Amino acid sequence: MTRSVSEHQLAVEQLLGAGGYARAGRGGGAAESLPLTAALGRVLAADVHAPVALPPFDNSQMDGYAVHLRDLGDGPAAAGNGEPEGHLRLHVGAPVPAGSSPPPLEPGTAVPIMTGAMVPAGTGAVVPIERADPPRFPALSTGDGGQPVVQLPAGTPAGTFIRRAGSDIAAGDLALEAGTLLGPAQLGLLAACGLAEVAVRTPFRVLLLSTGDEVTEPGGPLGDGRIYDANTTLLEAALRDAGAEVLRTRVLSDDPEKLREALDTPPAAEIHLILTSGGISQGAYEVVKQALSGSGVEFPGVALQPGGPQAIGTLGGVPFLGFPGNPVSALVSFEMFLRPALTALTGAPAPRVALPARLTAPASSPAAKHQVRRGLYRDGRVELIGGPGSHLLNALAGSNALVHFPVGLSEAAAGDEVTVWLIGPVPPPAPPVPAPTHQELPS
Ligand SMILES: Nc1nc2c(c(=O)[nH]1)N[C@H]1C(S)=C(S)[C@@H](COP(=O)(O)OP(=O)(O)OC[C@H]3O[C@@H](n4cnc5c(N)ncnc54)[C@H](O)[C@@H]3O)O[C@H]1N2
Ligand code: MOO
Repeated sequence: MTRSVSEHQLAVEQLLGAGGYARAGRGGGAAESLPLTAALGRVLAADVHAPVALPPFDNSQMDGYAVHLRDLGDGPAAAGNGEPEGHLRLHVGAPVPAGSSPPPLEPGTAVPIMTGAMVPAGTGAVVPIERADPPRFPALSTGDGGQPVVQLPAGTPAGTFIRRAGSDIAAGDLALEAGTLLGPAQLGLLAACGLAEVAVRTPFRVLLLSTGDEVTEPGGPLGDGRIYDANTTLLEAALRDAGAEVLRTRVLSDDPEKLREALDTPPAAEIHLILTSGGISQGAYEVVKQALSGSGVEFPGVALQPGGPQAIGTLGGVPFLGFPGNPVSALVSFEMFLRPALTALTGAPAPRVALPARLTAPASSPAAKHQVRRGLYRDGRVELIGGPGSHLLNALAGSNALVHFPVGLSEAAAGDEVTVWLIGPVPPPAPPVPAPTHQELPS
């Protein structure tokens, strides 16, 4: 039985959608309240309405002078005669630092006001200090009677450099919708609203098991014919990066009895998915296949390369997925099937950014399969890194994009457009190649 990629994507989404996490109201039923920074990367459990307006009061956008509404415009200056045309000469009142609650402003008086300070009642505009004469606060000139005066340009439109109360959000308005992924900006908004804690959905919890007699925990010696376990780390990191929590086991052998025992042992916490790597293909020791035969778990082939062999079902009512053992196959399986299903179910992680890119070199792909190559995307172009082999973990680690060659495409030329999903940071554009100098030009 071979499935298309989209059929298996739907099957995985439906599997999680029918599991315990979904039944508990997408985890929202068991929401927990966390201090704001502890909620980074988590998903908001309920709508949050702004308890206060932002800004809470009219305030100055600049360090400068608050000028009375009646003193604005081209009318006669309020204090003294002989000022240059188009300027105001105003008495200087008591300064308004941020955090103070100033008295109303008198016409004919300008008060020094600092960025973020509450504008006095009656203020029409704020004139930045750089436009004042003198252009600094401490060295104010002294007019008749010894009272400090300042000269400001006339004609400043009303409202200039005043940040109105509620201009960002009004009190009571919806600040963040349930299901919002909480990043620095969203958490900053909650803090600005005066909230110290936030209710988030419980994390999606995964029991992760890697299998294989040849697979050895990193950190110890490596025997002949053995390899270190890359997949547990790779998949745990991918899951955690996607906002999930991971319970991991030690690497399990190719003994189906041992795997069944491990799966029958109740985990320390409620889990929403069991995920295995390895042991699902056509070999003589396919531990996951053997341990789960007759359990209702299916082993479809998916028209995907890498990531062709897959396992899917439920175990004791808990959703189950088995990814192939090759490390690149495991990660591609995660990106193609599990990550989008987690986004649909839990609101995290943010979907991958998909972009068009031009191939830097020709490539071929098996027409009957959706091939996912790895590449380095930059400047609208993508260079394939390494071949299609699913053991090429070093090439994957040097890539920032998954490059999609859909079913039906067998040959692509340099310059052809493909779709890439960004999985890593994009380097800045390459510096332009300098034109040859006169001396370098061939004679
Ligand atoms: N006769 C066939 N052989 C294979 C087929 C097939 O269709 N017919 N499919 C190939 C494809 S495609 C893949 S992918 C693999 C999938 O095999 P399994 O999921 O059964 O995985 P294993 O055989 O256990 O391991 C495959 C490969 O990955 C290495 N591995 C396993 N676990 C880890 C780990 N935790 N860390 C690092 N590397 C791991 C393992 O040593 C193998 O090299 O089957 C093909 N064969
Ligand atoms: O599907 Mo395997 O995942 O091609 O290497």
